[in-house]
Amino acid sequence: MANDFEICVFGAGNIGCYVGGRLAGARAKVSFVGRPRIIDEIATNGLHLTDLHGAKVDVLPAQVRFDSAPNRADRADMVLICVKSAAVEEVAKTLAPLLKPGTVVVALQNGIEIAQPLVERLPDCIVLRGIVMFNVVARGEGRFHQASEGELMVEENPALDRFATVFRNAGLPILTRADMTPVLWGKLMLNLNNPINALSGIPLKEELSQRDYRRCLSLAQAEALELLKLDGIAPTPMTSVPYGAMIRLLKLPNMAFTRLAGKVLQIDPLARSSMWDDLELGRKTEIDWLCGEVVRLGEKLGRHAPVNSRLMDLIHVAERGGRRQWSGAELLRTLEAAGRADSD
Ligand SMILES: NC(=O)C1=CN([C@@H]2O[C@H](COP(=O)(O)OP(=O)(O)OC[C@H]3O[C@@H](n4cnc5c(N)ncnc54)[C@H](OP(=O)(O)O)[C@@H]3O)[C@@H](O)[C@H]2O)C=CC1
Ligand SMILES: CC(C)(CO)C(=O)C(=O)O
Repeated sequence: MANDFEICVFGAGNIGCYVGGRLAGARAKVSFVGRPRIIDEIATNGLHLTDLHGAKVDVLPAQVRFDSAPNRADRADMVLICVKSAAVEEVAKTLAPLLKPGTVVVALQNGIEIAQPLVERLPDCIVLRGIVMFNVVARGEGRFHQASEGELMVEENPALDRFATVFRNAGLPILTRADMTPVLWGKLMLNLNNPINALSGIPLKEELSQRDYRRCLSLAQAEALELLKLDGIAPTPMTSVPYGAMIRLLKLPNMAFTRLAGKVLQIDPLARSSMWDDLELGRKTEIDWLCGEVVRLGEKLGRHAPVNSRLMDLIHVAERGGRRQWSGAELLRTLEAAGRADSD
């Protein structure tokens, strides 16, 4: 039986098309708000969704509604915000006059304070913070592939109950947590690899298979973890390994790392971070919401975060057109030098 609610995906990109398409495949009524280029792509091809466990969901163009105008959100019972962080403020403004009171709005961005504009501008809605733990790769012609393990995790709220079955049937069960702060920081710790992956220019699996890139990630995570400890936050691990141990594991030689933390490498060989996607398409990245959060936490605590500051600088240079491919050894040298310069 079809459900009596409508879910609007606002921002039909990698995450939006994958999550919304899987929901449509489970017979949810789904509408998408997206750019004309993606609307054309889906109108021509439909949606074809796959995951690393062999799931295959095909959605015909007629099964969903795609729009470039935001108005369709006015009849939604749930809105999944799937735009990049930089667009959230604008989307909050757009949605404010449109949404019905009581609409459940789930912010799925990477970052910490990202849902704040939605909370402020949508006071009659139920705004919940969420994370997507898995990676999605766009393969063109309406094909989107879930390329790594993981779930959706959303702030606990009884308003989610109505939607739980359809997410479960779609193969995307929502895990809930009462306190999202450690969860958001846990995801951000993982996302500290986004700039490293984007600067490496190579897929995630290949990058994480190289010790020097892993040592870069270990430096960035260790810096963040120390600040979080000072602030009394224990970031929720996104794998079975807590971050303290992960920071040590990342530094191990390749063979030992593969033996002890091989699960981390269970990623599709073509998957790359969403920050690589942004640089590739010449868009502004989410660096200010990732490493930037670590730097701001440091400022709040009267501390420096030289490794994360350096990663921010390198990504800003790449955004301004100075993009180049960094080897693991080069990147490690520059991050270690930033750390040393700060302690001198
Ligand atoms: N990709 C991934 O694997 C993962 C991503 N995430 C997070 O999920 C969030 C979404 O990422 P992702 O799906 O990769 O992003 P994408 O850039 O692929 O998708 C966002 C889409 O929304 C569009 N958009 C922006 N503003 C509007 C608007 N006002 N109206 C209509 N469409 C709009 C964008 O178009 P345009 O580019 O033209 O602005 C783009 O097509 C990010 O915060 C990301 O960090 C989390 C886990 C994994
Ligand atoms: C899933 C993960 C960690 C993959 O890098 C991601 O969040 C991203 O690409 O933004």
